[in-house]
Amino acid sequence: MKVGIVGAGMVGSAAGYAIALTGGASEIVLVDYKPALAVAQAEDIAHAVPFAHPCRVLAGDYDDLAGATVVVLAAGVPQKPGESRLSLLSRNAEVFSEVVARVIKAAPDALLLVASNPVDIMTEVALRASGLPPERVIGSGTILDTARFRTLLGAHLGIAAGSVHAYVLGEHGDSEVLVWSSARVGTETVARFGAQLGAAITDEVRDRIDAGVRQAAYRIIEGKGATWYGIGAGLARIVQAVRNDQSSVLSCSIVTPEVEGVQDVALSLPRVVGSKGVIGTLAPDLSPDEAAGLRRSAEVLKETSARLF
Ligand SMILES: NC(=O)C1=CN([C@@H]2O[C@H](COP(=O)(O)OP(=O)(O)OC[C@H]3O[C@@H](n4cnc5c(N)ncnc54)[C@H](O)[C@@H]3O)[C@@H](O)[C@H]2O)C=CC1
Ligand SMILES: CC(=O)C(=O)O
Repeated sequence: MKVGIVGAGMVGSAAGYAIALTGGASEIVLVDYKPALAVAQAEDIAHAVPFAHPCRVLAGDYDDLAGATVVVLAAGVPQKPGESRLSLLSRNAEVFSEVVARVIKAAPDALLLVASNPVDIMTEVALRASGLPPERVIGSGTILDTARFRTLLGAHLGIAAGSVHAYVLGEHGDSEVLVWSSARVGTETVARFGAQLGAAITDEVRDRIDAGVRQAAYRIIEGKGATWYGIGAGLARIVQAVRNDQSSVLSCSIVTPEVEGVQDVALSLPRVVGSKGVIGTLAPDLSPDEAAGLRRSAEVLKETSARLF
């Protein structure tokens, strides 16, 4: 399977690296408006391939995306320390107005996988600019926040993050909703599991984990200027679900007809992802507070996108 990546900066290159290491593609093409950067990233990633799965890693122009099954969109500007994701909107929407048209011209059958922030609104921008159906324009959404939630819960409970079933829904951003009410380990709620193992989920623990997830990007950007490994792996996970037609349940973003009374909004819900893109959406069972939080998140995104459309 051929995967294109537009934007060969930190996120695009981390995605390429993760896709190569996980066997997510037989060919990866990196495109950037700084061609020398794309060439250097492709060469560097290619040197990891002998340690992993066979894969050709190349730099190219838009024409070289022809035949791609998935094109990752990671072009644009990242946040500066303290800056919110939503503040990037006008600059990245301008970048997408050029990039999406060129991708669709070269690879009309590709599924678009959006990473650029604010990722939910950029998913809507890509949907409108591409003319593709919503299930084929997927934003990474809260796949990263869900991973952060599982990491912190796993560390608190003393179990593998992969054994925690818990989701972050809504905006990939400040208004996101950590769904504690259905968070589980095996057959147990995390509260019962924690109580059994002497790792109680107290209000203090919940607040610490909530802040740990919600503030993660701000903290990492303060420390190293940007985030890239987590999202690179999250993008590779979505590519794997498409490549292997896995019907995996992943929290990711597509434009959705109705969420908690808000119409036509892109945000994350648990989605079933396979070779055709998003083939199903789960209606999560939320507590009243979580449902209100999801509605607020949908409203924030709707109000922000109304500035563009
Ligand atoms: N969805 C998520 O969970 C995450 C999203 N991001 C977002 O991903 C985006 C990229 O972040 P980084 O890779 O750190 O930034 P970066 O600055 O390292 O890379 C962006 C790349 O886009 C390229 N670019 C800009 N305009 C372009 C155009 N018109 N055509 C082609 N290429 C163009 C630049 O040359 C640069 O190489 C940002 O919007 C950032 O906020 C970052 C981390 C997590
Ligand atoms: C930058 C960003 O969106 C993140 O790391 O969550």
